[in-house]
Amino acid sequence: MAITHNLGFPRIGAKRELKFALESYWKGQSSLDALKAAGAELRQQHWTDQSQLDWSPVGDFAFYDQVLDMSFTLGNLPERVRGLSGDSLDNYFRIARGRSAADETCGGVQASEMTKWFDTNYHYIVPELSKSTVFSLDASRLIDEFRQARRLNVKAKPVIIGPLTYLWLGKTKDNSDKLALLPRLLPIYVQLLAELAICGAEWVQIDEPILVTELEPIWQQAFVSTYSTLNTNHVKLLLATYFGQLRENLALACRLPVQGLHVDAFNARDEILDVIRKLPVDCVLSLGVVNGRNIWRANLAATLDWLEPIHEKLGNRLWLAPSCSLLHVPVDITSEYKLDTELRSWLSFALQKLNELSTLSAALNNGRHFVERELRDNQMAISARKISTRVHNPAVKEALARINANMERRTSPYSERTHKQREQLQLPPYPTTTIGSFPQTEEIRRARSLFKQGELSESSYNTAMREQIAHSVREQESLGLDVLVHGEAERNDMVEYFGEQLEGYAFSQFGWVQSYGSRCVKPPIMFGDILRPKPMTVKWIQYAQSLTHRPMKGMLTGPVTILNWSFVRDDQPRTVSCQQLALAIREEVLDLESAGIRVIQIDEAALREGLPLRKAQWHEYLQWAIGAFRIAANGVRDNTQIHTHMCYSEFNDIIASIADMDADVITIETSRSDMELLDAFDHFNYPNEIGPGVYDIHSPNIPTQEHIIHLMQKAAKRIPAQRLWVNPDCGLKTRTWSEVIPALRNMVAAAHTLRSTM
Ligand SMILES: CN1c2c(nc(N)[nH]c2=O)NC[C@@H]1CNc1ccc(C(=O)N[C@@H](CCC(=O)N[C@@H](CCC(=O)N[C@@H](CCC(=O)O)C(=O)O)C(=O)O)C(=O)O)cc1
Ligand SMILES: N[C@@H](CCS)C(=O)O
Ligand SMILES: [Zn+2]
Repeated sequence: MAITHNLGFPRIGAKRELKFALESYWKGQSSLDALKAAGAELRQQHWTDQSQLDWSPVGDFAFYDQVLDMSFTLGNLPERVRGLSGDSLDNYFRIARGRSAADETCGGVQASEMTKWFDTNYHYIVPELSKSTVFSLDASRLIDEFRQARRLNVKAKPVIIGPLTYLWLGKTKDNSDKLALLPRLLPIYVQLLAELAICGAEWVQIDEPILVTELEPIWQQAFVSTYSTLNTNHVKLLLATYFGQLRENLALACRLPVQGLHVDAFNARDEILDVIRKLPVDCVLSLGVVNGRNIWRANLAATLDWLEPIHEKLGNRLWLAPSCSLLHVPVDITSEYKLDTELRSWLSFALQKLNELSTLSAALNNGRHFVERELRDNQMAISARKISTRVHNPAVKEALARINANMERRTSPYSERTHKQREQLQLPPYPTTTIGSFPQTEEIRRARSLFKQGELSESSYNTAMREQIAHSVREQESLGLDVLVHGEAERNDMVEYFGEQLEGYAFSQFGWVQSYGSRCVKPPIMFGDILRPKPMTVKWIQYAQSLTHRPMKGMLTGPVTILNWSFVRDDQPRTVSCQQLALAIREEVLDLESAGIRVIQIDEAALREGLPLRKAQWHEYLQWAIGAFRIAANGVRDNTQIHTHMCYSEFNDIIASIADMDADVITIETSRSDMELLDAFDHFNYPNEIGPGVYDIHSPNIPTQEHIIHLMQKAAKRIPAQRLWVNPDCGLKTRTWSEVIPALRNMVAAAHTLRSTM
């Protein structure tokens, strides 16, 4: 009997119920009890949704983030929030979101750092560690949720983050050795497992995804000692790895003293026979056979061809699951009634992936004839997609074949271009600018929502958006910014917006995926060859430019970021998809230039997060990713200034590739690291211009002029002042105008002071 289970379910809710409950509580419009009740209701719904499985996850629900939940379970809270008033959930939100000094209950509290979860577009709250960190168990959340599941007769499998992955994800400010904390951490895990056992847990899923990364020997050794300590017979442990191949960690993972091992059989299928050979004969093997990271329907017949002999060999020891938690896919394709039926038949969201698992297990346990109809249906959809003319466009393939090295090169080097650009733009030293978006107010979103529902005409919507653009231009002029932006009011999202306008892309109505906290994205679905039927941004930027004499930045998302934040094709290499996107963006860049736009920003916020988890594969990725950016950006004349922007980045290890992009200006996130990230640019002698972000846009706190000057002076010690720009860390779409105006006022004033001291 093959057993089915799930590693984690999307917690935001099919209609983003959690988002609305959270935001209502944060705005003071509903009570904590109401929020907790909404959480309980969602958990119940999600267990109902998974009721066909043999085991369902518990503890995968989080009000903000599962890593922050684990920090609470382990009693690892930053000192600055200890002893503050209110419910522990309030403290949890303080760490996640920070609190401005105006908050009467606690004064200002700085949020913890947030960074991306492995190579996904999900962001977690980074555990803060130091050599004096102590841990203490608070199992209450897990136990309460486990009891809730048991009351509902759910066969519940608690899910926790393993101790080594937890430490690996954490950051030490004092540069101390994180592994030195292990002896203090392990007793807490032992206690936690014991408490879960007392409550009746039979299996606990313990996630150690770092096993798919290159680990130093000391971390590999720590796995052996850690799992010997955790192997206490309290509960059975299912060690879960995902997001890639185990490679050199395969033998290690197979010999750890656990009762079950989950491996990503979608991305590491060719390793599975080796895993079976190496795994002890009494150990459960959970195969992640359905891709938890993408939305294509699984090829069930092909999967069964491969699985049947394995099932014959393993029998009851074989478990089936998605490759990873389903956190990274939307909930239900059947809600997408606006997608045509053909396209819909190619897709599988979380609920459909669970159905696929059930069909696979039924076929293994009872024979394929038992699920004949499901298998036939599946085969028809798979075959139709393979030969569909909607997928393949000969014109795009021809354009791809015409790509040549010249398309990637600017006419002159930066040292020559810069003079032409300075002459054309006439900017002061320390020019000020912003990253692109201004607040996406409720008014803007409501207008778009009404437009999409057909309750607002296209011309009224366009007028409303133009008014917003005009408003943001007026504000920027009165603040005295030097290079203006149109504010991106018309964009739902910096990637989805482009997906909506490109042929070869489909977009969903409810395909929300959590990005962080209550914030979600709806990744567009790349299903066919990419073509730009008409200009996508030109009329908005032209309109914005018509309102001001100052330079208006054209604002685009780059090919690598569009690719990395989309659901991409699985029937051609990512490189090919990326080149198709690059050609589309290149056409847009050239159209903006022809329309008289002198500065064009091409955001590559996700360039770094697309890096493979293993360093050995970085070079290959960077080669094609940077190549795609260069195709998109470098067709312009010397006097057109190309900007790029990146956030959530560490630059040391990819600085040569960043320089190779050859953007005239790069704006980056640096303020949270006190400009230390600039060291990479300094050591490398980065030749072009840089705008190191001077304030953290994720926080409502208003930066002072003094603080900005202090940061820029630090920057000027590393980069010559003539090549520095002054700007925030990232776009301002999540902030309010009441936060943006004083912050930018201080930023502009700081730039004036800096100029006067040159
Ligand atoms: C820079 N970041 C981005 C990432 N990935 C992207 N694809 N895009 C990014 O910008 N990854 C890394 C970071 C993550 N950061 C963020 C920041 C902010 C958000 C965010 O604010 N998301 C919004 C949803 C945005 C959106 O698509 N909005 C739509 C739909 C609005 C809507 O829900 N309308 C309601 C009605 C509302 C009303 O007032 O009546 C409806 O239609 O029902 C739009 O603007 O049209 C969020 O709210 O979560 C995400 C990632
Ligand atoms: N231009 C985008 C970049 C975000 S990374 C914005 O300002 O929101
Ligand atoms: Zn950004």
